[in-house]
Amino acid sequence: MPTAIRQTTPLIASIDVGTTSSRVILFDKFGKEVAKYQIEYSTSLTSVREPIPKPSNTDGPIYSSVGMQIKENEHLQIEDLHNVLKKPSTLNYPKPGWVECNPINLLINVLQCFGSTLLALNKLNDNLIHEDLPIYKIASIGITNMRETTIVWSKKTGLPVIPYGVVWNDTRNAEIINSLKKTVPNDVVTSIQEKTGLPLFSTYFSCSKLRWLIDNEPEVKKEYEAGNLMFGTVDTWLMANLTKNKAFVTDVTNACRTGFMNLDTLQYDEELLKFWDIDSSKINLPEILPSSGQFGTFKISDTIELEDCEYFPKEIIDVLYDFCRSNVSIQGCLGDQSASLVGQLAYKKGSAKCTYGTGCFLLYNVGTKKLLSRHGALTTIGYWFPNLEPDDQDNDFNKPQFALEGSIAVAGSVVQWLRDNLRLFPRAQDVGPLANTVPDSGGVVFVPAFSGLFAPYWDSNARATIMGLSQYTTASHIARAAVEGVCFQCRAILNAMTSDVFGKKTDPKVDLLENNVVTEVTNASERKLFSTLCVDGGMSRSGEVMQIQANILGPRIKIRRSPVLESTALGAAIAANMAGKTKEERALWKDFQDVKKYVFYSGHVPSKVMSTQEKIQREDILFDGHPNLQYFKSQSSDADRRQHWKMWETAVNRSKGWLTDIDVTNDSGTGTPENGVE
Ligand SMILES: Nc1ncnc2c1ncn2[C@@H]1O[C@H](COP(=O)(O)OP(=O)(O)O)[C@@H](O)[C@H]1O
Ligand SMILES: O=P(O)(O)OC[C@H](O)CO
Repeated sequence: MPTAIRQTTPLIASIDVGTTSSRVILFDKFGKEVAKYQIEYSTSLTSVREPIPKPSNTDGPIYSSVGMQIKENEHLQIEDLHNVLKKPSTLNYPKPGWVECNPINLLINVLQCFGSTLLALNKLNDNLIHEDLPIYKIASIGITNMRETTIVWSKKTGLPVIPYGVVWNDTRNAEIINSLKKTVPNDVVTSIQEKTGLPLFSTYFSCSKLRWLIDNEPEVKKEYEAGNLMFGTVDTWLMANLTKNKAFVTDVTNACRTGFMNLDTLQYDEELLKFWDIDSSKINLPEILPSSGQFGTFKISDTIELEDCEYFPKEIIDVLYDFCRSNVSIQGCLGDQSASLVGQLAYKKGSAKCTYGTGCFLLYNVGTKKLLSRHGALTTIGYWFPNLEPDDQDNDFNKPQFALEGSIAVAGSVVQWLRDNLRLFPRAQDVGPLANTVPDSGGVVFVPAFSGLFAPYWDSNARATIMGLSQYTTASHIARAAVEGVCFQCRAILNAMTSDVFGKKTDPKVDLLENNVVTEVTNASERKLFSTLCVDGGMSRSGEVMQIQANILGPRIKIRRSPVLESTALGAAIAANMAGKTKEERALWKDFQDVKKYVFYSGHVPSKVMSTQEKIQREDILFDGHPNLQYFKSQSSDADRRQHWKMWETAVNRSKGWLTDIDVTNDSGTGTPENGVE
């Protein structure tokens, strides 16, 4: 008897590899997480951590859009380090300022998460078959990742040449940057900045990390000289290993963070490679592609033998190999900050988002024309979905979309530092309540410049300082000052971007968030950026932290916490979806409007002109379906806020140039900001 063809409900699988955790989420059309598995990485400091209390089971169940209970399909695992010798930790801090990740572990974690979500999916499908309902089927896969992190592997073996990747916030390359500062003429600095959109004198980007590896790791140099060195960021490493080494590719949003890509041509630039003394005939660079399209078919490479790896129970191996046979394509790839821009639906020119993960990154969509910052923001690529159609207002969504970016190196990582190094509390979510036990920081200012200062200050010689300590200071004051240190930097970035958007030179001493000058912006969408800040990421889960942020920003800006908790992962799923050549070929959503309709408004169609009643109804749908959605407004007095800001600016100035000032071989002066700042 022929088997009846069973109806299916499409899902998109999103692989999200952050700095401190990996997760795989299966999204349905409503943006609901049908299954999810997350692994928080162990670090070389994990052993000093107190055991994590088990999550409470008191929360109610979560149901998917088709009424299935999905709570049990959501799982957070803390990487098991019982056997440290066999499996080293994923993140390591071997020396001050050095941050390394283990590329093989990244891959193992992703496969563990993927296999576990597939198992959960199979269970769900068994129930659906039993109920004679359509079963779930993964239509495509999207990948999103921490950016800039540099991994090198061998063309011959596919294995990492050294057992670590250099993470984006690692500062081992500071010497390279310091010596460039002394030798590179200003016109070259400007020309490189115009091509890449990035400040030259920063340890942040892949170019100086690759240079360091070739200069300091003999094995890397040997492979490079032999033409055998493969260079990639985390997306490229994963993509190669999840397509059985068929794809050696990256996307524009990742490539533009290497320092080798020209923002105008969207290709590697010979002059940039030459500047870093990288011979393009020796190095193997991944092909740069749009963020949405056919990257390859999901197949597991031989880099790790699943059968020999004790981390994979047989049922996970079976389900992974089984999935490989279904030939599902990887169709989306975005750097994580670009992905959350898309996932927050900030796809139109004039919209912005701020993600508080390990670092904090504010992206402001400037549309299809590259805009260079004169006030310390970066120019980056938001997304490039070539198959999308322009909308009825002629927005060319099929062209590369540019963004201004304010990058803060330390956000959630200062919370981890308080937790793991100072052992102030056992869990990240304890920081908000602890900070909230005091009404203010008691005069303490914490500049969390563990990796130097990024935007808008750009000073890799700055180091973290805690100022204003007194006998009165308690752990609560320090926790509050740490959180404030992140929030103050966000305010500094908003100030810088406001200046860029004005397009005219403004006095850097004028605090634009405190002055009426903001109302001079005539374009309504631009004004909107500076009235609402859409936030997401781990640290934004804390209502206390977001209230502190609102108080620091003041009454001009309110904060809107995204209705979707996992905006980054959702962004990668949207990228994979938009690879369909026509609206009909897109598995979940026809276009951005359709994403908004289903993910935010549960399928409720907006009429062209909505009555007040309809608007209220629609808002009710939004709030009912999304308990995470919340607005935060400033409760600070003008006098307090201005006083705090002054304290912050004073403390920042004292932390700048610390490494230069204490260097006896260098008497050339104190921490002058490096570039990109007026
Ligand atoms: N409730 C919370 N309050 C404050 N910080 C938090 C909370 N939950 C997570 N974090 C912080 O957020 C970070 C993780 O956020 P996430 O968005 O997953 O980051 P990443 O993508 O960089 O791994 C961690 O550094 C953690 O310290
Ligand atoms: O790990 P996150 O989410 O803080 O993101 C890291 C960034 O991509 C670094 O540029």
